[in-house]
Amino acid sequence: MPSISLKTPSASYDVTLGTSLLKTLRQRITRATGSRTSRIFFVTSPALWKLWGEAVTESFESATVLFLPAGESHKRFASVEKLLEQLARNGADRDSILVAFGGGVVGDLTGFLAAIYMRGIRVVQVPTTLLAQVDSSVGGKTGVNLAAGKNLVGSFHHPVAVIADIDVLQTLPKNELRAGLQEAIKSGVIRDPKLFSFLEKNADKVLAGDTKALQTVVDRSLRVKADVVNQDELENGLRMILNFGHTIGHAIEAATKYTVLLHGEAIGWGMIAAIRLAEQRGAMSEKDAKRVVDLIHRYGPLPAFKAKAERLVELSAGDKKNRGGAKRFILPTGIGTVEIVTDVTEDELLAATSAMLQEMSAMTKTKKQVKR
Ligand SMILES: NC(=O)c1ccc[n+]([C@@H]2O[C@H](COP(=O)([O-])OP(=O)(O)OC[C@H]3O[C@@H](n4cnc5c(N)ncnc54)[C@H](O)[C@@H]3O)[C@@H](O)[C@H]2O)c1
Ligand SMILES: O=C(O)C(=O)C[C@@H](O)[C@H](O)[C@H](O)COP(=O)(O)O
Ligand SMILES: [Zn+2]
Repeated sequence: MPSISLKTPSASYDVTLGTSLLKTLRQRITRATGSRTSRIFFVTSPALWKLWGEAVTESFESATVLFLPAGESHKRFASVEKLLEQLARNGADRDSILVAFGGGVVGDLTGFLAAIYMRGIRVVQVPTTLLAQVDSSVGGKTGVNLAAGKNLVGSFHHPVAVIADIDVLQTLPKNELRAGLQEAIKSGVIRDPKLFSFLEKNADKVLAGDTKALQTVVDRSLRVKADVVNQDELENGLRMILNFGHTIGHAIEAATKYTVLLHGEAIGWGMIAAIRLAEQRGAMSEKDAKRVVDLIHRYGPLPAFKAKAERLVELSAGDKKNRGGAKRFILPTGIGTVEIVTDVTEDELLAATSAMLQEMSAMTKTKKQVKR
């Protein structure tokens, strides 16, 4: 498969996607970073490193490994400070390279370390979850969460290379795989009807972890992301469409203190809320809405959570897409097309969010739902 290129005003890099890439990781990193590299620092989480550390470091003469405990609750400033101190103590300089080896949490946080350590050093993203491969490793959004809201602190800091090896997904827990697939559904809905149909027709293969099927999903999702980021690096317009499902999804994550749902699962519910809003407004047909909601559940189950519609709407007021008091919302208008609207009223949003919560509670009653 040809590699995917990112070209923005501030960065230019390739995404290499394939199998057996870890074996040649050192050469790939050297090719991308050149001779100016002094030291390589891996940032990863302990359990993941136990699984893949040996395979990764086989070709490295020396690399320092720094650990971030797994989980969204560690994507916080406290972790940033600890890791910055470790970088300094271990002699990281401006020619050091950080390698984010992990999912989106490791990727976002390591990207942020690279953005601010010594006012900016280079980072290579080696995504190991499906979510990180289809979405978070590319595009340069880095940062951490605040109690007040998701990703409220961060920086745009692109990697110098992204190396995505499908083989590492073999050890990914199934719920993590399904959560990542929600972001792939997002990519299909906003811009790629063929990806959407592929996910519909090949659900069994994809969920069984079939390498070829997963590679198609990652490839098509990444092309959506790269195409959007290449046109609007800093999210002044078009890039907002990558946030479909995230207005309410992020509110769910904050309302549940980042501990109940995986990011992709929260986005699944957030997409359902956005679809109900689109339907209420007549922007999306009942038939298309059903196709999307069915696909979200096909790649579920989305776990149930406890939060009031009013609280979710309240939290969504702090969404980064909002400017000057105007709420921006990404609404699907079909499979593969979305619109950015600015006139959603609080009542409409409340109605759509309540509809989503009612669906969740109906599913819990019929035991089609798992509780967390
Ligand atoms: N920057 C962006 O553009 C962007 C895009 C989407 C999501 N995100 C962020 O990404 C984060 C979610 O990322 P995620 O879903 O990858 O979760 P995650 O990073 O928490 O990883 C999920 C879990 O899987 C484990 N793991 C990772 N790879 C594994 C493997 N190959 N085998 C076994 N276990 C493995 C991790 O250690 C972790 O416990 C959220 O913070 C979200 O906000 C960022
Ligand atoms: O890359 C983007 O742009 C996205 O919105 C991708 C999202 O999937 C991702 O969750 C992102 O981190 C959300 O960014 P935020 O700016 O809304 O915090
Ligand atoms: Zn996301």
